[in-house]
Amino acid sequence: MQFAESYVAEDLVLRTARSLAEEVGIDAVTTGAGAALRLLAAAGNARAVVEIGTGTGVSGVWLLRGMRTDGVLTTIDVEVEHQRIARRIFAEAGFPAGRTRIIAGRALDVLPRLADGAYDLLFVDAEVTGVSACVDAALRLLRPGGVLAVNGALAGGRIGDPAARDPETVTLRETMKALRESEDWVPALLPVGDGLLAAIRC
Ligand SMILES: C[S@@+](CC[C@H](N)C(=O)[O-])C[C@H]1O[C@@H](n2cnc3c(N)ncnc32)[C@H](O)[C@@H]1O
Repeated sequence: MQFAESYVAEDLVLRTARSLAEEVGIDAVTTGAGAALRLLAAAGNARAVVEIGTGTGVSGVWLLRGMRTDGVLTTIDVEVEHQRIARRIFAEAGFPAGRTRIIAGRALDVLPRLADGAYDLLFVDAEVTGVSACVDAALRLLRPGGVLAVNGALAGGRIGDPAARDPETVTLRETMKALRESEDWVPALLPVGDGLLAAIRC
């Protein structure tokens, strides 16, 4: 709903990051999803956050604004050019370089290098094919009570359509079903943006 999406407004830095995302051809999180990420980070008093899919920094700024002021956002992306823009956006948003750890690489190559149980929140916003492996990694990386968030969980509205059998939708559907049935997670699907799956690690 448009009102919910724009209930919390974006400032100039976020609008700039968003227009740069359009220029490089990627979808940033919507304003509503960004506000929900900030809320999740603030609710968990998050100090250590992992983001998969830096993009131009829209979601990163929202997360940093919800985290503790001494918190560090570890953000991963395969595209160095996207991260170059995000680095500039984080600085423009007033975050010193020490608040971010920007790692270039494929998520599934980088995640094994991160410490077990050391993170308060893990946000996934990259290619859908890797989402199941990212959820597996989240179980290892998050502390008990930590939060997993996955963007795009409604798959453009296809998730609830049984006739939609394209590989991305099927992968998302199976991953979400496994999460719902697992005793390791307490999940909820938030209808902001293209769907934000949020789950607490038990
Ligand atoms: C939808 S954009 C992220 C947008 C960003 N979260 C935001 O809201 O500003 C997806 C990003 O994931 C990156 N990406 C795609 N596959 C990846 C992978 N396997 N590992 C890491 N990053 C990946 C892309 O380069 C792109 O920058």
